[in-house]
Amino acid sequence: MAPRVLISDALSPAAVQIFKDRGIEVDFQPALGKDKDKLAEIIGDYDGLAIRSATKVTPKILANAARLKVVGRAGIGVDNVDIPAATARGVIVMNTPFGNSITTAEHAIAMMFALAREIPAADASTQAGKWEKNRFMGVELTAKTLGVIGCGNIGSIVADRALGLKMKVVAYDPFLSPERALDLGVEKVELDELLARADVITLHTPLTDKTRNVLSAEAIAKTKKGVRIVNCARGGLVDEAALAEALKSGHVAGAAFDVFVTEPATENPLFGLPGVICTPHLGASTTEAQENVALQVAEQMSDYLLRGAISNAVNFPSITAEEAPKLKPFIELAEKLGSFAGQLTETDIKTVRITYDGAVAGLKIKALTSSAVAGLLRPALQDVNVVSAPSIARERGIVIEETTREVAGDYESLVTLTVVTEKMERSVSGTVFADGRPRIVDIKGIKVDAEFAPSMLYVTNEDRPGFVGRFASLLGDAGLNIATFALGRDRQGGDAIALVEVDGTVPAEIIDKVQQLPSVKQAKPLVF
Ligand SMILES: NC(=O)C1=CN([C@@H]2O[C@H](COP(=O)(O)OP(=O)(O)OC[C@H]3O[C@@H](n4cnc5c(N)ncnc54)[C@H](O)[C@@H]3O)[C@@H](O)[C@H]2O)C=CC1
Ligand SMILES: O=C(O)CCC(=O)C(=O)O
Repeated sequence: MAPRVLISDALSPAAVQIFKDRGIEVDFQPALGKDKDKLAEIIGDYDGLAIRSATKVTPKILANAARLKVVGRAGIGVDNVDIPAATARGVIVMNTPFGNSITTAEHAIAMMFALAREIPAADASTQAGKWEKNRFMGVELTAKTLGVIGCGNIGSIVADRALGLKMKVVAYDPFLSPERALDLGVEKVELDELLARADVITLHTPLTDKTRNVLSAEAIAKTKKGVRIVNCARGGLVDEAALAEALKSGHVAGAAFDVFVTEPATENPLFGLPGVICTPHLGASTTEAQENVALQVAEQMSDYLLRGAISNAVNFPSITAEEAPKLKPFIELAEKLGSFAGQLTETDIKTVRITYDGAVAGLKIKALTSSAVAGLLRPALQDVNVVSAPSIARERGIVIEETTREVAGDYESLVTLTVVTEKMERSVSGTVFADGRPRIVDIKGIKVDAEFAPSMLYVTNEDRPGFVGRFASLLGDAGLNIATFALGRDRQGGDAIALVEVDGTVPAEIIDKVQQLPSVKQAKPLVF
């Protein structure tokens, strides 16, 4: 069945065509994002949800989204998506981190000019027939200092454009390296210095606990008298009430805001104040940017739904379309090794150690580790997948350790999963042969060679004559056909293991009878 995608915001129709061309069924309902009840009602029918900022992907929406595999944000900020809730439900969340950066930077520059020359007020006055030539006295931007708070993709484009305007640019961004600052031609400074020196301040950080109210009343008080402030990033970076006071007192000469604490902003402390210019979150609204992000999100979502390739996911490592087929058999191996260990582990898991030896060490092991942990947790928690597994494991206090060793041993690639509980430590290793099928090759240090099969029996016993005959007769008498039989032992007369593929399910009373056979220590049914 072809995957189905719902577009619930006003994306460029270019996205619809991409989905169709890629063989994906698509429903374009651009107003649905505003109707959360209707969205909750129908989301269960879709594998993908493509959004801008109007759709709120809440835990309630996700709870109804049984089929949903991916949310694609045609844009940058994913603050309208509950990422932990999506991750916990195994839904990939991806954005398009660059498609609208230039457009948004241009909006910030436009806002800066609009502030410097009071263009909106002058326009309104002129069109009202007032011709107030003496009312509007602007400021020149050349040689003024622009303070950029957050010098990432958009902040650095703004800095570049401002340098082109012959402004001096100072930047506050704890993650901006001195080399990058030098490359950009900006002066990296601490926040207080930026506040003291800037004639215009522009914000370009995400909204986080650290950046909320970065321009607080206290910070605004440290700015130069007559400063102008531009916010085209996120509402909440500036304390709106404090800014309103500073505008009224004349300390701040102007503020141009595209984003607000509450959106849609129909009321706001800044509205109507002198020197305030507002736009309704238009930063990304150009034909070019909207085509870019719509095309990109549709391609990314299609690649994931059809080929398992992941790019720009905020809750999972990237996997390219070239890597996906190479990873696939190892993802299956890791998941099955995890499942094997999970089905045998009855007590609380403390640590999961995964070692990648040989060629597999060069692959995207994060995805493999997530698969192994998903397989491990699934016997206990049905509702876990490769996306949600690491966060669920963390919540349960399970420590995940990964080791890579490029030197191969007996196998070109070997994956070893070790589970540590309070009572024991158990390792299981597997590989993928040239046929692409995963195999289990070592259990607790005992060599075996078995493929994973839908129904298996795992038996540990003392290595004594008679076990295999008695075991086979017991299953035969119960009408159970043995499909494959793999044996291993640590030494003659020592510990032995049997991994047996059976046609059909083994009833519980037969497991009990196997358990009672002489020399058997443990008998456990396994399903893969
Ligand atoms: N108005 C609009 O329509 C649009 C708004 N945006 C928003 O613009 C903002 C910036 O986007 P990008 O440049 O693409 O993001 P980015 O991730 O490339 O850059 C953000 C920068 O903020 C810096 N940063 C993080 N914490 C900081 C802190 N505590 N203090 C100072 N700097 C800090 C980071 O180091 C990074 O360099 C985001 O909030 C995004 O959602 C993006 C597109 C359109
Ligand atoms: O889609 C939009 O119009 C908003 C863009 C935005 O805020 C973002 O990409 O972070």
